Amino acid sequence: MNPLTPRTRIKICGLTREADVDAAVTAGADAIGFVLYPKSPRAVTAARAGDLARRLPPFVTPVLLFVNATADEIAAGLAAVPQALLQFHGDEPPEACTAPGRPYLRAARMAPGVDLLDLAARHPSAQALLLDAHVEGYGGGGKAFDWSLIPPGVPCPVVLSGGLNPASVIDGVMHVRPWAVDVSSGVESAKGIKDAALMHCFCQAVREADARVAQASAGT
Ligand SMILES: O=C(O)c1ccccc1N[C@@H]1O[C@H](COP(=O)(O)O)[C@@H](O)[C@H]1O
Repeated sequence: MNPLTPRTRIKICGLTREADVDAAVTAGADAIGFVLYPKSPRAVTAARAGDLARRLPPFVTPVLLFVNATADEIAAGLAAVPQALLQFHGDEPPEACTAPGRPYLRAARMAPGVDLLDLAARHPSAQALLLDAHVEGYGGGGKAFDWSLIPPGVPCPVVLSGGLNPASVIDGVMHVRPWAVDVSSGVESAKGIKDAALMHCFCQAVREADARVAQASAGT
């Protein structure tokens, strides 16, 4: 699925503290997610997301995660973090995802019967499909899904998510070959509390997976 580059991009999601943002960047994250979903244990306000996003250096992308937010809530997020990529993780129809006129990731809550090809067709302007496990509460559940549910030929980049951690991400990258991986629970020491050592281990594991993929490709 990622024939162009052996460098899998890394998004770390659900950051709430300055030190965690700095540690995620130091660890090598390409994107940092801020959860603007009030029911999440990782929720931040738009203003707080703005403060945290201002710490990011060039070439590290802030991502604003929404679950069934109103247009005003999305606008408030974008006013605070104008350069953000949007992540829609609820039941938003395509027109709600395109209405802000911004690049976005469309989350798919993976379970038997989910038709990813149909979802991709309904979101031709999504930058990527983000594949998460189907969990209660929409996401951030630390639960993996069955990667064999991903059909061949998804016509857009795939972000692999759902229960990844420093141990499982190597298999995930090697099996799915996603454009990027996204992690939240798997780099936390407690619900909603990121752990600098785990974020470092996660990013190192992704680089290890990339090296193995490159080695496997060279051998074929
Ligand atoms: O992080 C949350 O609290 C959250 C809440 C509601 C929807 C999505 C959420 N996070 C996203 O969930 C996936 C999987 O996270 P995990 O690694 O299994 O904990 C990830 O894409 C987060 O961006």
